[in-house]
Amino acid sequence: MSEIETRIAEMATAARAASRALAAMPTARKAAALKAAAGAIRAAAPAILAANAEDMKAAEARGTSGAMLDRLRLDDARLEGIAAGVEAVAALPDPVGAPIKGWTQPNGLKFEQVRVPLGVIGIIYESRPNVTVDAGALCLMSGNACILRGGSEALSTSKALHAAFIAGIASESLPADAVQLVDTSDRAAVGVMLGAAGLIDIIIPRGGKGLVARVQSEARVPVLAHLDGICHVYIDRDADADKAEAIALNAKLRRTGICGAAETLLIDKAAEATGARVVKALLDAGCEVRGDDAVRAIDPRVVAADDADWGTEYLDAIISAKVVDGVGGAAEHIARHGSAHTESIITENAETANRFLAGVDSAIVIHNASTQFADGGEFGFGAEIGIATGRLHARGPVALEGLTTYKTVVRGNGQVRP
Ligand SMILES: NC(=O)C1=CN([C@@H]2O[C@H](COP(=O)(O)OP(=O)(O)OC[C@H]3O[C@@H](n4cnc5c(N)ncnc54)[C@H](OP(=O)(O)O)[C@@H]3O)[C@@H](O)[C@H]2O)C=CC1
Ligand SMILES: N[C@@H](CCC(=O)OP(=O)(O)O)C(=O)O
Repeated sequence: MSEIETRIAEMATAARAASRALAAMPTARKAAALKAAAGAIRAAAPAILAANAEDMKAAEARGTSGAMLDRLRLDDARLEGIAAGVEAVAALPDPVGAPIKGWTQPNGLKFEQVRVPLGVIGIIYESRPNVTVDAGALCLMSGNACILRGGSEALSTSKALHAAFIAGIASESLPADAVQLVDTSDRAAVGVMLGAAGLIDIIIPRGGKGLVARVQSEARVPVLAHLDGICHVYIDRDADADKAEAIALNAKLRRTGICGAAETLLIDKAAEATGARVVKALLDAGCEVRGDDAVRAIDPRVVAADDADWGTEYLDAIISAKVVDGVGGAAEHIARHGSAHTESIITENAETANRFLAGVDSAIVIHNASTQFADGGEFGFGAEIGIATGRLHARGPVALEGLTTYKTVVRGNGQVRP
């Protein structure tokens, strides 16, 4: 066994023991531990911000882009948001033991399905420091132990946040092994986690194309994918032009670096005037538009899109744009090029909206609102692990319930099977 394999195996064994303790832990104890963790994060603010300044300096020296630096950066307000998020999770209903459904068979056997934790969760994520704490808090409250492998650019920040978090939970006598951090930027750790069948129950990869490729070729542990967001806004012939403009601009430009940012604008061929207005508004706002021939005819500032553009997640002020044949054409394009994350239709026609909402099989489908609502906080979940883009039990923003599975409790009074 390599050193890293040994290390991950040790971490997973300790996590398993912690997960057993957590699975049976009363809600009040978990909530108290999370409140203590929030306090410990606030108390450690100077050390956490100093660690973040180190990460930022190194990232700037490497020439990291503005959107990525923004994702990495912490300040007092963001740190307070992280601590408040932990308290918000502590106040949420405990999913463990919550009944899902119950029924009685003719022989008198009573069945009840109740939520149980997933067990030991491995999370591989990008360099957004809040994820270290959000994921730790959500896993703990849902009775799971976790092994966190964050982005290498944020390693110092993650270590400082993690140290404060576990000091907080340990002060309430919870096992520190409940939330462990892989403290190396060596990508070998990712490979070992993906192959740790039997040690880790489920892997949540949260990231883009590089991570996708590795997960697809190496994962032996079940995967709850949180992958790239090639999100679409479709402007229908019955769109309200004001809504279309406001929503498209927000979906693309509110924050270009997040996975819920729109990457492609689809324009109904019968929505020529509204489509032209939106394309011009995007260009005027400083967004590069890469269009097909029909979109290029709208404005000379539109540059030519090539085939690769339809599958590209720019995470920048760039959008691809294409004219399609109605809602059917939009659904077809999304099925071919999307990543099953989030898609929005702009229309005043309820029937067309319903065709889109039913016909597009992405984790989140939206009518007349921005794709940037793809977020656990915006869904009312308190926080999120991320947006699940796969086909397992949880899709879209994953929070407490998404981190559980269920078991069936059967109550009899002596029945035997004939
Ligand atoms: N669906 C969702 O919830 C979310 C999706 N995303 C997506 O994440 C992407 C942006 O983040 P970005 O930083 O580029 O994500 P990356 O996929 O580059 O990195 C994410 C994590 O995966 C690791 N990783 C990436 N490639 C490999 C590899 N080949 N082998 C081992 N480990 C690897 C990184 O490690 P290292 O630090 O070593 O690079 C990092 O820990 C976008 O595509 C965005 O849509 C982002 C947030 C949420
Ligand atoms: N869902 C969250 C952000 C998730 C996300 O995309 O993060 P990242 O790609 O790390 O910037 C939000 O909408 O704010």
